[in-house]
Amino acid sequence: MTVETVPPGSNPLPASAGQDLLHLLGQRYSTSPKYLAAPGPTIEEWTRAARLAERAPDHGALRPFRFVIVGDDQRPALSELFAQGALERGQPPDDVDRARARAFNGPGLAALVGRICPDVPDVPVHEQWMCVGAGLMNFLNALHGMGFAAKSLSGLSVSDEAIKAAFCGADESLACWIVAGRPRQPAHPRQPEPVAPLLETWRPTQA
Ligand SMILES: Cc1cc2nc3c(=O)[nH]c(=O)nc-3n(C[C@H](O)[C@H](O)[C@H](O)COP(=O)(O)O)c2cc1C
Repeated sequence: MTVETVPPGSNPLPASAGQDLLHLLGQRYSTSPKYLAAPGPTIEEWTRAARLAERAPDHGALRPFRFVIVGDDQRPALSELFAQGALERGQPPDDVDRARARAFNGPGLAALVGRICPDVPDVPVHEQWMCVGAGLMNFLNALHGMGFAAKSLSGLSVSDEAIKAAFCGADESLACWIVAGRPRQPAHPRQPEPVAPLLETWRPTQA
């Protein structure tokens, strides 16, 4: 499989490619599972997205995340875990059924697992979580670039002990699920906020 690497000092892309990329990135919107159609990403496409997630800024080269793909054959086992969790939380039968069905959401399903180490010198926990978030962003953008729509989802399942045990090792957290598939309809662009609170120029106060 081709992995995008650019030799130091070289820039093989035409200038317009950067503009096209910026345009593409500006068109990414999350899409709920009900608006996702098959097929989901192939294992090669998931892998390509994970490789791009690795380009997230990573202080200390800790790579504090990994992805776990849930294949179609594994959905029934996941749905039982979802249902069991809902039962143990005392949720009513309708909610248990909804929890069971949730494991079949989205033509493609991945889990994002965070591995945050509390005592790394110079790399506090919040910096490691920032890397996880940046990895997620690159992963979503990569899927978008391949023509998929996607959404990150959490809910009660990510803190369910049995589900965490099924996906995470010691010292890992289940950060979120990522559903992906072909968009059934164009995304609804949200109106951008006025730019002022988002970006301003610092003015030091005069002494
Ligand atoms: C870690 C994480 C978990 C999320 N969990 C949920 C969720 O359970 N339900 C939900 O509706 N949105 C959830 N979201 C928000 C959506 O993924 C999405 O970002 C939001 O709908 C805004 O859409 P946008 O990405 O197009 O701006 C989560 C986002 C993140 C980063």
